[in-house]
Amino acid sequence: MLSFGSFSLWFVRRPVDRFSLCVRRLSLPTKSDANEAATEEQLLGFPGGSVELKLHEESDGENSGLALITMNNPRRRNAFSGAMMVEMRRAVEKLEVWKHGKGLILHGSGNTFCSGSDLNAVRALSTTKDATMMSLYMQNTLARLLRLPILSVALVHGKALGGGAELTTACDFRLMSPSGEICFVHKHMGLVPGWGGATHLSRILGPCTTLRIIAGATRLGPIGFGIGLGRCNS
Ligand SMILES: CCC(=O)SCCNC(=O)CCNC(=O)[C@H](O)C(C)(C)COP(=O)(O)OP(=O)(O)OC[C@H]1O[C@@H](n2cnc3c(N)ncnc32)[C@H](O)[C@@H]1OP(=O)(O)O
Repeated sequence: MLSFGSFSLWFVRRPVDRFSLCVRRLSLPTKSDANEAATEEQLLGFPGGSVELKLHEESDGENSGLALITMNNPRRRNAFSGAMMVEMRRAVEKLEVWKHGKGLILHGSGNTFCSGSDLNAVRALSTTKDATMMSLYMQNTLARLLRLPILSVALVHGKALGGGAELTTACDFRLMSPSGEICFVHKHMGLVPGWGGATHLSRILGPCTTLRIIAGATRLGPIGFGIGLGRCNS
């Protein structure tokens, strides 16, 4: 059993149905094309923060098969700068080819999971085309995260807002601390979830509940978590 703070990730150590996990590979979206290269160049113009991937090594040098992704931009509550979007893609690409992978934990540094897109970067994307390309880029990253042939857990400590809420839906499991909160705040900005989170949430909860949650920007804390989105662990 792996302990991470007060969370116990027993299920990461369960025997994994390798076949059904590997089948996910078959539906991977295509790799970066020329448009994506141009999008990445533009995103790298919005620096700040980092996304760090650690592949867990055991003391004898053996690979345990567990990986940790840390979203790290605490000054902006782990909001995603453009550079972080590219780093997240690189992390997913590394995990796609990690032969010994079994489990992944996604978490944010400090007291926030992730506050979504960096609003400064969003405002600076001046054309509809640029904003669409950023959304498609993140949709592709999240779809690939979800389809990794390993079990993934979003460790929701603090708030997961906007794109941060969407990120939690791209993991197999969501585990919340008592301070955890998931909220699709997009409607307050006149947006729909642009990173693919509505599709992923609908897969987890069904279309009616998803519509209610997204249209209402409902705050999902651990107490109201009985809807089946995840588990709370004190
Ligand atoms: C895909 C579409 C999207 O994701 S759109 C983005 C949706 N996200 C949001 O609207 C979240 C906006 N942020 C908040 O509601 C609050 O900052 C939250 C996360 C609740 C944290 O509150 P609190 O702990 O009181 O901190 P604070 O508000 O003083 O913020 C600290 C500094 O961080 C910044 N920050 C926060 N979120 C973002 C963000 N998404 N993009 C850019 N900057 C962000 C704040 O502006 C603040 O900065 P500063 O210290 O005033 O310079």
